[in-house]
Amino acid sequence: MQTPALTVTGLGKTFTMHLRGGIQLPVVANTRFALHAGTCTVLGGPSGAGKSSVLKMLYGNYGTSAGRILVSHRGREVDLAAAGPRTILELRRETIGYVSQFLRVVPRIGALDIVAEPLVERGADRVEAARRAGELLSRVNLPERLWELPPATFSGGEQQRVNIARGFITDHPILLLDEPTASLDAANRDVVVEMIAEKKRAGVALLGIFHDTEIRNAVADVTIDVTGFSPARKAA
Ligand SMILES: Nc1ncnc2c1ncn2[C@@H]1O[C@H](COP(=O)(O)OP(=O)(O)OP(=O)(O)O)[C@@H](O)[C@H]1O
Repeated sequence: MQTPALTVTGLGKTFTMHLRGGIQLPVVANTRFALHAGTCTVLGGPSGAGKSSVLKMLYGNYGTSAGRILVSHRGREVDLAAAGPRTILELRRETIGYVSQFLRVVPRIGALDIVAEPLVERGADRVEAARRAGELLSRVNLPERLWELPPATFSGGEQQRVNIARGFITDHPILLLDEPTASLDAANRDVVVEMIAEKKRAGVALLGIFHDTEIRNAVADVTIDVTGFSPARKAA
């Protein structure tokens, strides 16, 4: 069998509330799963179960309290849980993409440039990057009259579509999706479902959080219920 794109073993997260006398808040313990090329894995479980915390650890946004996150990177396995900031940046540049819930709006930069930026940063030709960005913005039905405008004044759904176009423009072998469809209408949700299917066909290993059951059912090959990694359950 093919080596997983990413393997999580014994992963745990406990938040320490420094402003509350150092109270310890265990969120997940002994989390284990693997992500495979061409597969979309979905994190399930009720609100507060720890889905976002797991996703953020996999992108290096949150530190880990225990365990390993082995990422297949440049032909070898790198433990992201033990990696320093430079390695994490390298993993983000080449191996792990992330689509957050909200667009980080940069003042005065137009939507097309925001979408093209990840390709330009990776050395792509500006004209080609802009062409790809335009293709993706058309795909997510953002009217062309908005392309040159900074998205600060866009509606929530329009901003989210710019964010999705930006997150999908690169060819990272692993793609993390943190509720990318929360404020979309039905037609655009279908577009995103199709874009996820294309990533799968291209061999990308996806991991996502989707609160919408219909989308979850449409994209998930594997569902992992995070309550299975609850520290209380472990202690019981
Ligand atoms: N930065 C943080 N500091 C302290 N506690 C946190 C932090 N981030 C998350 N938590 C806590 O960890 C627990 C899990 O939160 P998380 O956001 O991972 O859950 P979730 O399953 O993604 O929830 P939802 O479906 O509501 O988004 C919650 O009790 C939350 O309060």
